[in-house]
Amino acid sequence: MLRIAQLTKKFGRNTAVDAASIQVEKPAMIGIIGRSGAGKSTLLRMLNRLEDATSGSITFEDREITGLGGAEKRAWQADCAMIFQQFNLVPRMDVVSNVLHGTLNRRSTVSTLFNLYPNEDIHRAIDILDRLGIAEHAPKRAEALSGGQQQRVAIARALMQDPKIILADEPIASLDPMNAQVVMEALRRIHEEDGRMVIANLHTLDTARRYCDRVIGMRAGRIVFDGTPEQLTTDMAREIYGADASFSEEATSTEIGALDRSAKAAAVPA
Ligand SMILES: Nc1ncnc2c1ncn2[C@@H]1O[C@H](COP(=O)(O)OP(=O)(O)OP(=O)(O)O)[C@@H](O)[C@H]1O
Repeated sequence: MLRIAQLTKKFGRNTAVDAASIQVEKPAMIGIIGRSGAGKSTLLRMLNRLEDATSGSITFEDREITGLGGAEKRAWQADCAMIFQQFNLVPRMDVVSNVLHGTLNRRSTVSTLFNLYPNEDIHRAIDILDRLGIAEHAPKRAEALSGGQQQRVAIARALMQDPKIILADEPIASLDPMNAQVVMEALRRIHEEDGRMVIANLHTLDTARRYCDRVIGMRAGRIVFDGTPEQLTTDMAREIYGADASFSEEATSTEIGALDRSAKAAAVPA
């Protein structure tokens, strides 16, 4: 259903993504891992056309995406909603209005200007918030919520677009371990219950292992691993992160248990 072929992005002389090819035959939950600067964000941004590819192609359900313009491009961007590390909510606006922003691209300028939302959209927004366990916060300002709650509002806003794909760029990088878990569980449920494809850039290996069916490893713009969490050996992880033998997965972990273990290990004198 999704085919990315030889996708390349150059910024001047720097090749951020270098001939990346990925095929996805059915909706899956995919984690993209790699160190900072590996090209993960650029790949996602090309996928939803926030960034134009230098060369290569993206096809979704047999439609070429790289050449879309105008209304067709906007329709594609609604089909693949993006979630960001910093949530990108309007802080002073209430939660439900933030979620309703997800419908902006299909509303007229007048109704947008005057914040006129159809009743059915308001009910749907509250249902989605309820599903994500945060309906009671609907009237509050977004800025009054915790990071994990704000990220769930951002997920609700994405769901309001009824997207086929959810692209999440480091969705838990600003969250503490407990909130990170809640957000990853929400994304996993959306994948399992709705059959939506989720592609998430993740900076921690254990999160990718735990929640994803498939893991893609990037290094210096290239895809150097594409397989199941079971196929991702520690040696392969070292290769992806360009690390030496001292590399420890727990050091990149956000899990509460792993953090405890790593703290204990650090406390033991050598
Ligand atoms: N708009 C831009 N202009 C110039 N160079 C860019 C731009 N965006 C990204 N790059 C460069 O492209 C390369 C890949 O960056 P990218 O942000 O995709 O990596 P990443 O794996 O997502 O890293 P991080 O986890 O730090 O966000 C880096 O060398 C970066 O400096």
